[in-house]
Amino acid sequence: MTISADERDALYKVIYSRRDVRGQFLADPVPEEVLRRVLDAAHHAPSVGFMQPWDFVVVRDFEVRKQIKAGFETAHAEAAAMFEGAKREQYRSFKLEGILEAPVGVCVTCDRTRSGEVVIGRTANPEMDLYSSVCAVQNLWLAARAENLGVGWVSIIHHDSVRQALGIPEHIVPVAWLCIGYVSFFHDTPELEQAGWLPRLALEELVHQEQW
Ligand SMILES: Cc1cc2c(cc1C)N(C[C@H](O)[C@H](O)[C@H](O)COP(=O)(O)O)c1[nH]c(=O)[nH]c(=O)c1N2
Repeated sequence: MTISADERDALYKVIYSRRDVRGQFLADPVPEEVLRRVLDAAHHAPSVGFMQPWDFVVVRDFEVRKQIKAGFETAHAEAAAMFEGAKREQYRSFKLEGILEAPVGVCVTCDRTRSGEVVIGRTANPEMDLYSSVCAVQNLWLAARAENLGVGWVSIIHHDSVRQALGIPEHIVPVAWLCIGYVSFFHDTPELEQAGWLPRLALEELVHQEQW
């Protein structure tokens, strides 16, 4: 199957206009069939040894999301204490989650025991299952953008507090909490770039020819 030039351009448009959304969520409900398309895109991510280590916990319940938010607040306060002086104040000024504003939360997990002890491609590097679940997150993020849905990844939370709120077993790793919903607008560039936290690095500095 060949990808046409228009289809190629559409993919790049999705890639470059995808943003991490924290503050522009609308309360509009996300239709089940749209969410299913996005989750199915995630489920078609590559995975080491075709392990498909992911599960998706879909959370609409406000009370459960309040528990997730409380877990964020704890980890967020710990994080603020790790920065010094002006950086701490700037960190505190950032909005870094939309847990209660986005109508849907999805927890993407990794079952490190799925498909047995020895997995093709994971023998030398056991963390490859976690990378696979991250591939699912990226697929989800891009598919959501193609559906004009915003996604925000919240990682400022301890795994155990996510496990507790969602009843996730001990051996499952909660890889990502994703806030999902329609948005009033998408920023053109990353918010941390706009805030002067960090610039986008030049590709030329990152591409090495033949040797590091
Ligand atoms: C693994 C991981 C974890 C997080 C993030 C991303 C990724 C990949 N990002 C989003 C991150 O800040 C954002 O992707 C970059 O700033 C670049 O912006 P765009 O995604 O291009 O808008 C993120 N953002 C946020 O507000 N709270 C968070 O806890 C996290 N955690």
